Parts: sequence; structure tokens; C-alpha cells
Amino acid sequence: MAEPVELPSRLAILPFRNKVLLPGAIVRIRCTSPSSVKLVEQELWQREERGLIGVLPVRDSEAAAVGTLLSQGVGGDPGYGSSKSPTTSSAEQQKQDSKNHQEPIHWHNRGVAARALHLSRGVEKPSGRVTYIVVLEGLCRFSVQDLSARGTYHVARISRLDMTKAELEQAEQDPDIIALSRQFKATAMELISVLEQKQKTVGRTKVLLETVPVHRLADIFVASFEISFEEQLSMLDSVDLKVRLSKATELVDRHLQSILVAEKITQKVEGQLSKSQKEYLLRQQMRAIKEELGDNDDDEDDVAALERKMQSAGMPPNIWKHAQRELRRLRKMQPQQPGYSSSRVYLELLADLPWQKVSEERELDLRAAKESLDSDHYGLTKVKQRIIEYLAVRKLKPDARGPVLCFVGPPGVGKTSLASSIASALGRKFIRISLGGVKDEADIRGHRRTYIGSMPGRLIDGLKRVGVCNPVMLLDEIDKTGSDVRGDPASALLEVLDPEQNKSFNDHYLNVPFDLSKVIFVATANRVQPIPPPLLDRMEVIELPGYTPEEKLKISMKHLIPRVLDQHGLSSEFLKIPEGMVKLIIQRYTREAGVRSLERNLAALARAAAVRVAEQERFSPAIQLSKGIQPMAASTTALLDTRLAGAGSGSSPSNGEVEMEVIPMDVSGQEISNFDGGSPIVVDETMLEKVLGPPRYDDNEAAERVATPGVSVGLVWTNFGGEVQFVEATAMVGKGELHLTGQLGDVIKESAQIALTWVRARASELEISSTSDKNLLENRDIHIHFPAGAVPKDGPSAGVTLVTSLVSLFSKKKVRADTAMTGEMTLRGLVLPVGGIKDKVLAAHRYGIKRVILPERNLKDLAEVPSNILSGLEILLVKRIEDVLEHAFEGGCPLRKRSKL
Ligand SMILES: Nc1ncnc2c1ncn2[C@@H]1O[C@H](COP(=O)(O)OP(=O)(O)OP(=O)(O)O)[C@@H](O)[C@H]1O
Repeated sequence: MAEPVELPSRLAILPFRNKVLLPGAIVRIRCTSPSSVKLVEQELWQREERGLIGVLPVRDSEAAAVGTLLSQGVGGDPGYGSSKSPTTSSAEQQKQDSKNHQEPIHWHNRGVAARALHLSRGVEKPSGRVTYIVVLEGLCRFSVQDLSARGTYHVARISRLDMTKAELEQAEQDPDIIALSRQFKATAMELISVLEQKQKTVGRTKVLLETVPVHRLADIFVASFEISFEEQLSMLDSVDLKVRLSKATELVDRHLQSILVAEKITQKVEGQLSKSQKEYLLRQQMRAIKEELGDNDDDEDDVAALERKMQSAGMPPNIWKHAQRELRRLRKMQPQQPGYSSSRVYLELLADLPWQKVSEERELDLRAAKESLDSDHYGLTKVKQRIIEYLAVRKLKPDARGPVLCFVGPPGVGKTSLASSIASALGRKFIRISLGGVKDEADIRGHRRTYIGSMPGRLIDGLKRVGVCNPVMLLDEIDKTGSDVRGDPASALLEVLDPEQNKSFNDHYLNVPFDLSKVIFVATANRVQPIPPPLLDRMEVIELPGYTPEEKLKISMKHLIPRVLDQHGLSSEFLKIPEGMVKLIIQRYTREAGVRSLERNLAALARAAAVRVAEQERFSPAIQLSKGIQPMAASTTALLDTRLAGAGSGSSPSNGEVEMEVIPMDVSGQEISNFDGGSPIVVDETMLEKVLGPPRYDDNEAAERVATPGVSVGLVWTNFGGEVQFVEATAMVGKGELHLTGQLGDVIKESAQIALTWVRARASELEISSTSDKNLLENRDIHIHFPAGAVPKDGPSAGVTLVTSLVSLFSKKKVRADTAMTGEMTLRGLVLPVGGIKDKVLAAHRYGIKRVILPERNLKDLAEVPSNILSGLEILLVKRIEDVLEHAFEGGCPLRKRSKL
């Protein structure tokens, strides 16, 4: 940095319009105006040794507040402004001045002496004008004594303002100046470090701070700031070192603060920008990948569509809030993010659930409802009556909290179809929720969303599927729920069926309450016993016992056959199933309480006929016209039989049909044919056997089963209704233990133990021929087996049957094949009443049993058994086990009378 320079007493003046050159600052200017060009030419360019010039700020009135950059960049032509000086003598110049600047120019009385560091002359224009580029360095302040013109530019008489070297050295000892210098340097240092973080090029400035005297530094720093002209002037006027230092410190500090604030704002803006830019970039990339994959669906649109769907779902306000929160979360996620799809599936569920949507309940017409129930279901008078009562109450008080109807009965007796009839009578939608085998509470209530693969429970899922919040919901097989470590589904069902609680049913997955109070619940069960008492308490049990063969026949003729024909695209003009054949199906092919298996057999016949009709249609389109043809007379059946036999044995049929005949095969691979394309197929015994196979049941079964001693015939109640149960007992070498096999529950095992104890206790009364047989009774293991497949059996009603089979085993007497029995027994031989009498009697009837032994106290239950069934049976009512034995054996009780002993 230059040492304090010697100043001449006069300096040519270059005016700086609204700008200040401070000592230490370097500025590059372009001189274009004639006056400044002249000045440069004469004072700098033509001199061998480049001299000094004075730079003097001038201002025009309105530019007082405008700040200008002095230290960087190329300045304008300040000399141009000087040419407008009122002191200029040139007429042309005056003209120009008056044209461009009407106002007077204010010369500042202090300026800075400057030296040219670099000079360059521009190319001369055709008009003869030249320009100069000058790089000037400010050296020291001066004050103007007076100003006079030298040709086109001004010259000033000046006096130096800055201190000399000696003065400076002295001033530097001043404690105030030392303190001020320190403060200035500290602020400047701070500024440099801030700048350093932004740009790495401030290293040189740091060096300046260490090498340049502080009075120069003050000017250099301030010259580099963008400050107003006024502030620049006041800095120029700060001749006193203390004033200059404190002013410079203030300006540096202000600059530092403004940088810091700007930095903060920039950081904030940058942060936002970079985040949104990042997101934008990622989205662009995603879109590109999707396009590449041909997967163009736009997730953003998807989410918007989802929101629209949610808006129209009619959620209650609190749930809508919850949904919106979840939606906001989804919006912040990327589709690839874990949790995105589960959150989406959840929101889809919220949008799909029928929060408000109801199926419009039509005005209930009880007569029409009764007619529809009658037309859909044969018999079941009491049940239908109860349903009508139920509907009548609903009609009078639609929001009445009526009981939950629970239809209990064996499979295939019409429980499900009755429930769906209720729905159609009310004009509501119907949904069936199967509860069979549900052991986990989560099946009813759903899993919490924290579990992987969590789902809503069956009820919420059902409501989503049905799409209305007021359906008739059938809780099917409510007796088949069980509890284990995973909770108790029955307790969840309690909440569902309780009108007080189901207003805000809480599904764990859904996690917000759902109002189930508009749902009409109907339940079905095969048995009442397994239903937990609290649950049973909330339901009204309506029993549907099994059907008699006559009822089954009527159901078949009126309902099943028309339905089955319709399901197979047939009508009575193509297939006829006479009553006699239906009876045979009931007797020989089914032994159920309901009509499901009967329906299946009828469907098998319809299938076989459908194949035949379809084939005929192929070969003879005229078949459509055959609908008016009279049904085949019964007398023609024999003829058809012959044809069938002929087709089966491979011989040619007599009517020459052989060329176009396609012989359909039924399920068992049997051929059928008695259809000539003109008359309906009439089912006969042959067709029955060909389609359904040989008869599955016959009336001789009981006789065959009880052909050896040790077998008795019992009547039991299973999930499939009443059943005839053969109990087999045998003895073998052992330690007197009891073995039981078959699908048995605990109660039946206890009954067997009681029966054996009773028989052993009366060993001496038994009519046993030899002592070895007596030993048999005492020392041998006894094995009792309950055949009949996988049908689970429980309950105490096998007591008398067990005793009978054991007595038969030890007395070697066979029981009567035409007699079946039921009843619980005490250890002392009393016979106690049992349940399900109607079903059991019906089962006996199905099996062709002629005599039924029942506990005396079950007499009243016989009132439920249809009279036509009762009239064909001999009912024997007993009080004690001895009475059972009396009736069960051919030649009377095998026990010796006590009196005989
Ligand atoms: N009384 C009846 N009148 C007319 N059709 C009947 C009657 N009873 C049962 N059905 C018919 O028998 C078939 C079986 O009935 P459904 O499915 O309702 O039995 P379910 O008792 O519900 O059996 P599950 O306990 O196995 O569910 C249905 O096609 C039904 O229409």
C-alpha cells in the first residue's frame, strides 16, 4: 500500500457524479465526454511521468439518496457529468449542459487525489472522438480552496487533509485510537469469517487486515460496501481518524448484520427450495420409470379420487377427521414406502363402508310377506307364524330392539333360506357371515393395524361387501364358535348382539366405532347346547326339527324339483320325476333330517337329463317345438326300459336311433337313456339306479347289524338331527378295563362307565350259563364301539342303549332288530328323560324301526311328532332299566328276577 504521498497545490479535477472515490479504493472508469477526455489526455496520457488528478464528487439535486458501487466494476463516465459544469466556456458544451441538466451542479468541497494505475486509449471514431479507459487508485483526501477552468476541464487549488507519516505515527499511540482500531479490526475480522464461509476468496482481505494501516483499512472496507452517496460523502468528510474509525466500524458492523440476516433468509428459502426441488425431481424420475414400465396411472390422481370417495361416504364428523388425518399421512408418503399400501387399503375400507347408506325399506305388507314365506317354504307353520309376528312388531315400531332370532335345527331344514326370506320381506339386503370354526376373537373384531397382514373382522368385511348399513345379517353356525388362547369370539358376539353396545362396535382394525344398530341380526345353529348361555340369553331360539318323509316328499314336489329343473335349464316338459320315485329317493338314498341330500340327488338326475337334452338339441333342433307333446305315458316306461337295457348291453335299439345317439354318462359312469327328443324323460327305478347308483340304505340294515349278541340300537341326537345309532360291545382278555371308540364326548364316556358298573353289580342276576362267562364279566376288558363314521356324539341319552348292549354281550342274547331306544340312566337303574324326541322318533321312522323305547317322562314330547309317524310306530314308555331290557330282547329280560335268586 502506498505511503502518504506529496500533493501538488493544484490538481486537475475529474468530477464524479453522485459517486465518491475513497482513499485506497481502485476504480476503473471510461471517459467519453470531451472534457474528461481532454483532462485525461493532457494530465495523464501525454505526460511522461503520470501525475495525480483530483476526484471530486458532484451531485445533482435528486440523486442525493442514490447509493452507488464504487469499488467494483466499471464506473460510468463521471467526467461526462463534469462537462455540464456551468463554468465551462464551450458554447457547444453549454448547449449540451442546458439540454441534459437544467439544475445547477453541486461540487463537493472535499475530494481525493488519485493516481492512474492503468490507461488505455480507445479506437478513434470517424467523428474524431476518442475514449479512454482509466484505472484510478484513491490516495489521500484534500479540500478545495478554489476551482477554476483550464480549457474544458477544471483545476482546483487544494490543501491536503490526511495526516502525514509523522502525524500518523503519533496518532497511533493514542489509546482511543488503539481501542477504536481494535474494535474495527475485530468487526472486520468477523465480517471476513462470515464471508469466508460463503466464498473462499477472502483470504487476501485477511492478509490486508494484517498488513495495511488501520486508517487506510477503514476507507478500503467502506469503499467496498454498497452504501448511499450520503454515507460515502460523510466517510470522505471523516478526516479525523477517530471519527473515521468509529464510522467505519459502524458501517462494517451494519454490513455484517445485513449479511447474517440475508444468510438466514437464504438458508430458509434454500431449505424449502431444495426440499420441493428434491420432491419434484423424484416425482419426475418416478413418472419416467412408470412410463418405462407402461404403468401410467397417476398416484396423485388416485389419492384425489380416494379423497372424493371418502367425502361421499357420509362418515360421521369425528371419523371424517380421523380419515383426513390418515389421508394427510398417506399424501406425505411415497408409494414405495413401507406402510403406504396398508394405509391406502385402510382408507379404501373407510371409504367403502356404508356409514349412512341404507337400502330403502319398503312399506311392509304382512300378507305379502306371509305369501312369500309360504311360497318359499313348505310346512314350518309355527316358525313362519313367529317370523310374521316379528315382522309385525317391526312394522309397528321400526326401531324396536326386537330379539335376535336364532333358528336351531339340523342341516338342510331351511334355516338359511328362512333368514333370506325375512330380508326380502323387509326389502333389505341379505348377507351371510359364516362363523363355523371361528376360534379367534380377531375373526370377529379384526386384527390391530400394527400386525402385518391385518384385516377387518368378518362383520365389518361383510358390511363392506353388502354396501348398506341396514342389511339382514345372518350369523351362520353360531354354535360352532369356540374359544382358545386367541380369545373368545362369543364375547365379541355378545357386544354385536347387544343393542346397547352395538351402536359403537369397535373393530380393532377399523379403530373407530361403527354403528351396527341398524343391522337386523338372525342367527342359525345346529344345536343349542354349545351356545354360551350369555349369548343364548340375547337370542330367541326357534327350533326347526327335521322333516318327516311325507314332508320331504311335499317339499320335493313343490319346491325342490321346480328349483332344480330351473337351475339346470330344464322344465317339466323335459324331465319328470314322479312322486313314487321321490319316495324311493327319500327311502333308499337319504337318511337325513333335512332335505339337502335329497336336493343333491334330484340335482344329479337333472344333470343327467340335461346332458341328454342338450345332446338331442344338437342333433335335432326341432326339440324346441316338442314342448307341446304329451308327456310319456307310464305304459311306455317298460319299452324304454328295454331300450335302456339294449343301450347298456351294446345291442342295437329297435328304432334305428343308433347312428345319432350319444350316450350320456352320469356321475357314476352309468349310461342313461329314455329320451327320444320328443317326450320328457320320466325318471324310473332303472334311471334312479343308473344315475344314483344302487340303493344306499334299506330296511334290513338293523336286522343285519344286530345279528350277533352285544349290539343294541339306540336313538341319538347329533349335529345332523336325530340318528339311529348301533352300539357294539365285545369282551377280551384283560384286567377289567373299559375301552371306548368312536367319535365320543366326555358325557357319553361317563354313561358307558355307569352302564358297565350297573351290569357288573348285577352279574349274579344275569342269565349266564357258565361260570367262565361270569369270569368274563369280571376279569375281561370290555370294548364298546359307536360306529357311524365321523359323526360326533355326546350327551347322556345313550345310557340305556349301553346297558342293553352289555347285557346282550354277557347273556349272549340278541336284541330285537325292530326296536330302538333312548334314555339316560342312573347308577341305580332309573331311566331319565332326554331331549330331541321328535328328531329321534323321525330318525327311527327313517330307518324302518317299528318299536321305540322312550323314558316315561318324555311322553309329552310325543305331541310334536306328526300323528302319521306315530301311528306307524309302537312306543314303549319305561321307568326303569329292567323295563328297557324287558322290551329290547326277543324272549323278555335276560335278568333273572330277584325273587328267583
Ligand atoms: N320347508 C322347506 N320348504 C322349501 N324348501 C326348503 C324347506 N326346507 C329346506 N328347504 C330347502 O332346502 C335347502 C337347504 O336349506 P338351507 O340351506 O336353508 O338349510 P339350513 O338349515 O340353513 O342348513 P345349514 O344348517 O347346513 O346351513 C334350500 O334349498 C331350501 O330352500
